Amino acid sequence: MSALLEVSGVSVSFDGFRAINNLSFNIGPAELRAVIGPNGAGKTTFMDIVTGKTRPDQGEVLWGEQSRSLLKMNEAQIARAGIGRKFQRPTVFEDQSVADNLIMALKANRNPFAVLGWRPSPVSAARMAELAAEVGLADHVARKAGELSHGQKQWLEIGMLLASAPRLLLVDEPAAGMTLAEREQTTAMLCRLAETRAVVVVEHDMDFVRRLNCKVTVLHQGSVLAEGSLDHVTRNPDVIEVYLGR
Ligand SMILES: Nc1ncnc2c1ncn2[C@@H]1O[C@H](COP(=O)(O)OP(=O)(O)OP(=O)(O)O)[C@@H](O)[C@H]1O
Repeated sequence: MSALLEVSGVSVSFDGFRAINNLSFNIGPAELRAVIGPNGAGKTTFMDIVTGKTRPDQGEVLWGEQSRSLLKMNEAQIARAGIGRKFQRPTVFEDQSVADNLIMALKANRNPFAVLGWRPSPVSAARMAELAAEVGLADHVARKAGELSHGQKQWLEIGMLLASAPRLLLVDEPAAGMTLAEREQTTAMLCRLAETRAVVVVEHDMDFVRRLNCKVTVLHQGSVLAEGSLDHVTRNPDVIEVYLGR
C-alpha cells in the first residue's frame, strides 16, 4: 500500500529549540491513526506542518499518488488538495441551524467567493442530509447549532469538513469535554470515516485511543518514539518512562 501522506526527515526549530526533530512517518489512504505523546512532543506542530501553517527547516512532506510536495503549497491549496483539520474547539455558526451550517460548508467548498446570494439546490439539500446522517445529526438538522451539546457541535464541525470531501482528516483531541456516550459515538464515527479516507487523531485520552483500535504513533521530542498497536507501544519501556509512567 503506497502512502497518502509521507513525512520524511522533517525538522523545525523555534528560536533554536527543535520542536520537530527528523520526523518521518507515513499515513495510508484509508487508515485510522492515533498520534499520542507527552505535552510538547510536537503533535500540534506536526499538524501545523502538514496543513501549511508552519514551514519546516528541513525534510519533505509528500502527498497523494503523484507525491506532490505540500511544502510548495499554501494553507488554502493544501485544504483544496484534500486535507481537512478539526481543531479542538468547535467553530460552528451558533445562530444558524445545523442544516445551514452544513449548507454553508458545501457552498464554501464550491466557490469561496460565492457566499452571498447563494440558494441551496435540491442536490445540495440532499448532500446536506447525507452529511448530517454521516455525523449522527440527521434528527437535528433544524436545530440551531448553539443548542447542540458540545459533542454534537464537534460532529457538526466534522460534517462541515466532510463537505469538502477530504482524503485526510486531522482531528485534534476529539474526546475532550465529551460525555461517555458521545465518546463512544465519536469513536464509531471516526472508525467509519477511516474506511474511505485517512483519519489522524491526536488524543491524550488513552481509553479513547484504545477504543479506536488502530495503529498508534508515539511522538517524543519531535520524533517517533514508538509505533504499532496500543498494546505494543504501551509495553515499550521508553514510552512508559516518558509518557505513561508519569
Ligand atoms: N510558535 C512557536 N514558538 C515557539 N515555540 C513553539 C511554537 N510552537 C510550538 N513550540 C514549542 O514546540 C514544542 C512542541 O509543541 P507542540 O505544541 O507541537 O506540542 P504538542 O505535542 O502538541 O503538546 P500538547 O500535548 O501540550 O498540545 C513545545 O515545546 C512548544 O513550546
